[in-house]
Amino acid sequence: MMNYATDPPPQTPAPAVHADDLTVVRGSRTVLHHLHFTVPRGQITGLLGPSGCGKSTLLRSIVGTQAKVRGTLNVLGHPAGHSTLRSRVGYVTQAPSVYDDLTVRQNLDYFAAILDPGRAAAERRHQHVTQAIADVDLTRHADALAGNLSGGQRSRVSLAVALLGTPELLVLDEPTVGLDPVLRRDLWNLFHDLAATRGTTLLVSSHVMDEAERCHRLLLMREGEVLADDTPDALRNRTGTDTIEAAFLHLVDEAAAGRTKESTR
Ligand SMILES: Nc1ncnc2c1ncn2[C@@H]1O[C@H](COP(=O)(O)OP(=O)(O)OP(=O)(O)O)[C@@H](O)[C@H]1O
Repeated sequence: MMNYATDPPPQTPAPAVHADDLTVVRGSRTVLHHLHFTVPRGQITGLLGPSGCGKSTLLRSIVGTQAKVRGTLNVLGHPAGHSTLRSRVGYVTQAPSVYDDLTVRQNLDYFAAILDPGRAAAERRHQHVTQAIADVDLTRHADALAGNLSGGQRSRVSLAVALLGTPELLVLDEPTVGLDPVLRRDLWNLFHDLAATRGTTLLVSSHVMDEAERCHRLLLMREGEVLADDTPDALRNRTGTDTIEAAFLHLVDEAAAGRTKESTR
């Protein structure tokens, strides 16, 4: 018999990203092959793998800018690229997308006006812009022309733009490339702070294996395939290795041995 007095079970929110049999073709090449993985909410997931393995293609698919995506790819409970995700997902590409002839604040004012238009929102926009500039530690440079900033500072302007809408999911394509160790550390501290205090989900790609240690979870990729989807500790334990780099190499050898076995059957 139905018990109408019982509350419905609490709904667990959908994972930030869920991929099932995801395949992506670029030109005449299949770049991603039948991927299955999940990115949990509120954590930092590192997408690691060598140059050319398909990290950017996967990130572009998740934010909905990649063509020829087949299979299931859900983001915050909607198909990737769905219009309702526009303000809920922040994306920072490898090349900083800022206007060099505008100051840092003018760049952010411009993007804030697109996200939250109208005179009535002016005060709110001002607060969001000031907060985003402070988040990326550029307050002292707020009135500097973006064209006069260093490469690392310009990438932080891009990151500030992505932070403007307080996105639930932040997708960052190699955000620490070319940064000095102090800036890298500061950025990773910011990522952890966003996850801990705002519950933001971060998906961060890198080809530098030592950045793996800074992530809650890892997706290790090679040649368009996901070799592992686990925590750094579990990966080291499972492979009997001390570092993620050694774990990665172990998994590569394991996959190659598996392929050889298949082909000799
Ligand atoms: N327009 C294209 N047509 C065909 N193949 C492409 C195209 N763009 C990229 N590729 C190929 O897709 C593969 C994956 O590229 P992708 O940029 O996703 O890799 P990545 O892991 O992000 O590399 P990196 O770390 O160097 O940025 C590469 O082998 C690349 O040569």
